[in-house]
Amino acid sequence: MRARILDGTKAATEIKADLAARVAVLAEAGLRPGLGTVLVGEDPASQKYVAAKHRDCQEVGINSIRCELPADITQEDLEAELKRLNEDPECHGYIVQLPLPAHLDTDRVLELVDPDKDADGLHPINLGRLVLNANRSITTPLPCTPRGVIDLLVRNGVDLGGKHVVVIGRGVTVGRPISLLLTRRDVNATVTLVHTGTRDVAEEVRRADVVVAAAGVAHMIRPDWVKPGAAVLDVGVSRTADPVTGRPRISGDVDPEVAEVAGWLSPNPGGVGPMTRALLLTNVVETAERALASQRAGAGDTDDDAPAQTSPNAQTKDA
Ligand SMILES: Nc1nc(=O)c2c([nH]1)NC[C@@H]1CN(c3ccc(C(=O)N[C@@H](CCC(=O)O)C(=O)O)cc3)C=[N+]21
Repeated sequence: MRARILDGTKAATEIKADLAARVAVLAEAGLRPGLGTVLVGEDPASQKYVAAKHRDCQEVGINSIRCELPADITQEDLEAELKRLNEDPECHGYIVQLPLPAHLDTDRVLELVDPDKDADGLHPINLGRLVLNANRSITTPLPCTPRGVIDLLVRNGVDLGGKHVVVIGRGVTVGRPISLLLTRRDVNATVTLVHTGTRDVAEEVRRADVVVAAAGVAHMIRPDWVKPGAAVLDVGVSRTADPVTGRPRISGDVDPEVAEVAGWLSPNPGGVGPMTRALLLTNVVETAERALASQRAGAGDTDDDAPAQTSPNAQTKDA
């Protein structure tokens, strides 16, 4: 058997087309959503990622606000830059591209982002709301990669209700938040979160209907670890050398041979990466839609034309 492909590039194209239509509606109301990016230093990978985000913005009609700052910027000057973005009415959401140079206090910087402008959905307040399930009453940004993984499955008709999902990696951007999203009532999966302290990772993975590999260890998921027919999502990114040419390349967490066993497989690249970017844009458009709804409510209008949110951001009746 050969796994069917969970094509993230195709799904991201569909999401961007939907967003472009929503941006056009906002434009008629005189509102242009804006995404800010804060890039410190000249790391080539970060430069490439940020450039891709701005290309996405252009495709969808979102205004790009670029802040490029020197690698030796002081904590104080970087904080002033964030304050400016927090106050800029044209900026509906922004990200601080990670990693930051070692002399900067990353946690402190990330806490300074206005939680309402947190396009990554990784601010402590928003992660706290995710834990508390408070975002069923207060709509807030959700983490992009976890949302992208779930959306990619849903779009391909892979149902998660009652399924056993094994998440590999307890990182703050993927493993931990996706476990919270997957166990919400609107998704209803059962989650095992494995990590470097797990006694037998292979044995846990063998029981999975869905595997979310976010360890950052090249090709660690072997074909004999995967239950035949399982869906496997390759989130990991490692830089390795091509065994033949020696050229640097990007490898995922999943051994290519897994395609012979799995029922569904997200490629890397072309899987979760483009979805992360599409959900970043989604967070910004949703923030702009909320801004418009509250403007109208403030003007004595009702806000019952506020957009309905789709799963996994859907509002649940209970926790
Ligand atoms: N504040 C912050 N937010 C992030 O979301 C964030 C970050 N910092 N720092 C770095 C990581 C990495 N990341 C990627 C997103 C998309 C692709 C992506 O679209 N990749 C393409 C291929 C890109 C290529 O050609 O290398 C793909 O998978 O098909 C990759 C990597 C977001 N990150």
